[in-house]
Amino acid sequence: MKELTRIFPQNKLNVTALQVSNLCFNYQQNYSALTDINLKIGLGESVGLIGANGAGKTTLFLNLCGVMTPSYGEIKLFDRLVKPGEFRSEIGLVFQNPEDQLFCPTVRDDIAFGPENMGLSPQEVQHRVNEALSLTGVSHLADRIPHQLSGGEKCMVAIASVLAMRPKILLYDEPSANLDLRSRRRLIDFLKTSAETIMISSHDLELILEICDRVILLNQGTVVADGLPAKIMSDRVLMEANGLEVPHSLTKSKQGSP
Ligand SMILES: Nc1ncnc2c1ncn2[C@@H]1O[C@H](COP(=O)(O)OP(=O)(O)OP(=O)(O)O)[C@@H](O)[C@H]1O
Repeated sequence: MKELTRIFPQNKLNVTALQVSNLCFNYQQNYSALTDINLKIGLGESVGLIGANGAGKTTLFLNLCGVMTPSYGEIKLFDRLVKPGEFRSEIGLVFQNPEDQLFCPTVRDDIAFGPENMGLSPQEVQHRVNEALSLTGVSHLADRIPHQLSGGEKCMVAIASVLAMRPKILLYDEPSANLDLRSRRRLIDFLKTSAETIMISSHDLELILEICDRVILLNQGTVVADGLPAKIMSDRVLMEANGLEVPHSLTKSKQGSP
């Protein structure tokens, strides 16, 4: 693996939020989607997860939040083992397709679903719903029917439905896919101010550059680089060897353009 400096800029307490040790995952007996993944994610980090189609990004997220069972290895969330199928409110996954997350008659119901299932009181659920609506800027959509919303609106409502559970770590799978420029900009501005530890899987490398202070590059289920986004993503040989291109803004800065 390419050795690069690790940074934990906001992690003043030096707390490890997620620790992944020797993680392997096979979909079928002989097909390995993740091989020997070792990662430590510090509290407060913003980590980008990049890699070509099929590199294993979604599979890694599904293992991290306990939806899938590792074939080998272990995952610790705040020093406690992630047990497949066990709900852990400390971690939340925003799915690539908001349709997979929104199924209630109204936006408000969808956002309330998580807190209600945590056994919170109706008053606390209400409080959390209003808070999540406000944080994501979609309070005006509270009484709308989720499947009638635009793609950008659905995306922010899906984020709100996870935020309402107040996770300390948020995993975003391709959050800017299918967003127009204005919705994408809103999402970037929102993610930049995120108070949580975040991991973002994306093919939108400019988004990763703007938001993340660390990037992990996956290829065929293994980590091939881990470090500073600008350093990794400006390495043309590395990027091309892993089926990616150097993002435009980094090629411009190399040529000294404004
Ligand atoms: N349900 C499944 N059954 C069998 N193989 C699967 C399944 N889901 C994913 N895979 C395979 O596992 C590998 C990793 O897939 P994954 O979806 O994690 O990649 P990804 O990096 O998220 O890709 P993309 O950027 O295209 O979304 C791929 O080779 C894929 O074909």
